[in-house]
Amino acid sequence: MEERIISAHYMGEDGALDSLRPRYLNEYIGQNQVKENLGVFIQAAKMRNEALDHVLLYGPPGLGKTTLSNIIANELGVNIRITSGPAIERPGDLAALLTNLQQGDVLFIDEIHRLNRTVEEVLYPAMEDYALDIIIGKGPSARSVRLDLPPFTLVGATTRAGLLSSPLRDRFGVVSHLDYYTVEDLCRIVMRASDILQVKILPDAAEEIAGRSRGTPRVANRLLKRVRDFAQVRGDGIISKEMAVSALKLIQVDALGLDQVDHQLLLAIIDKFQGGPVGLDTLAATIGEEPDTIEDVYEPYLLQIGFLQRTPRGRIVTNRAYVHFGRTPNESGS
Ligand SMILES: Nc1ncnc2c1ncn2[C@@H]1O[C@H](COP(=O)(O)OP(=O)(O)OP(=O)(O)O)[C@@H](O)[C@H]1O
Ligand SMILES: [Mg+2]
Repeated sequence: MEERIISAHYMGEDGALDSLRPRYLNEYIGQNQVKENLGVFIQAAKMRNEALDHVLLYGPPGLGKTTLSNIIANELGVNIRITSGPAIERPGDLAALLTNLQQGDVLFIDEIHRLNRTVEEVLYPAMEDYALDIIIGKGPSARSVRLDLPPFTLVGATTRAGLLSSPLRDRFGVVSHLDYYTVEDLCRIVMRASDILQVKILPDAAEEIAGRSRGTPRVANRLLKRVRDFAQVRGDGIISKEMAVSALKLIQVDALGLDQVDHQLLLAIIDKFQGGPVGLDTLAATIGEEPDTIEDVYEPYLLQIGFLQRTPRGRIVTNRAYVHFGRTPNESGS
């Protein structure tokens, strides 16, 4: 998969964006409901001097799950250990992580839906009873020993909550869903980031970038950085609306944040399949992509903005998408 500037997924260069990560709840923009609830739970845990209940964060990539888990640890004033589902290969790996935790610490497991079953089973008693069951010896003389763990908070993040087994899901006391950000919130995120990056941006330029960020802070920050480059090299360093528009045009991100790949996908359905329905596999073959990639990477935003619909008979392009391309839907297009 080629790298897309509007990709919500983490890319190497984003490391440089770490300075933009909010560190406390009051710096975290948007997601008000989630923020408010977490704020209360965190304060209550602190007042009782207990570990915070386990937290599951789910939602599309780039919306701030990793950021939020760091904030939880900061607000609690504890350490955070960061790992991910695929990184924990054997039960022993998880046991090592757990036994190294201190009272109240946060263990963050990203992509928690990708934990394997044997590892997951170690997690159940750890989450429920703060206990670790280990088997000593082999064969008939093997016996299970229970080790106590310090009370800790597991923060799990996933883009695919549906893939979590229900015993695991049920062990989270707090389940928070992150949703796409509004343009207003993204605008504030862009202004905040400009401040930190010490670049001058006019409010209508911030709005322009926000509107093309696909509801995703990671995309907003990345677009801001590219536009900043143009403003520095081709302009006077100040990001005006004109500067933003022309830079975004050069990097081929359209008014809704769609790039060439989105265009290719939508136009393939319009031109080759009369707007659909077309099956996922057929579509994948037509544009030369993996079905999984289409489902996980390209489609979510197109579904979200109502350009694409999933039906039992396949994908269809909506009227709205036709209008975006200045096309007229034929009678078969919905
Ligand atoms: N609420 C927010 N306010 C300001 N900036 C934010 C907010 N949420 C996220 N960001 C910015 O967006 C970037 C991406 O956030 P983060 O890495 O936490 O996303 P994520 O949900 O963990 O994504 P992934 O699913 O890919 O791991 C961060 O670098 C941060 O600067
Ligand atoms: Mg993350």
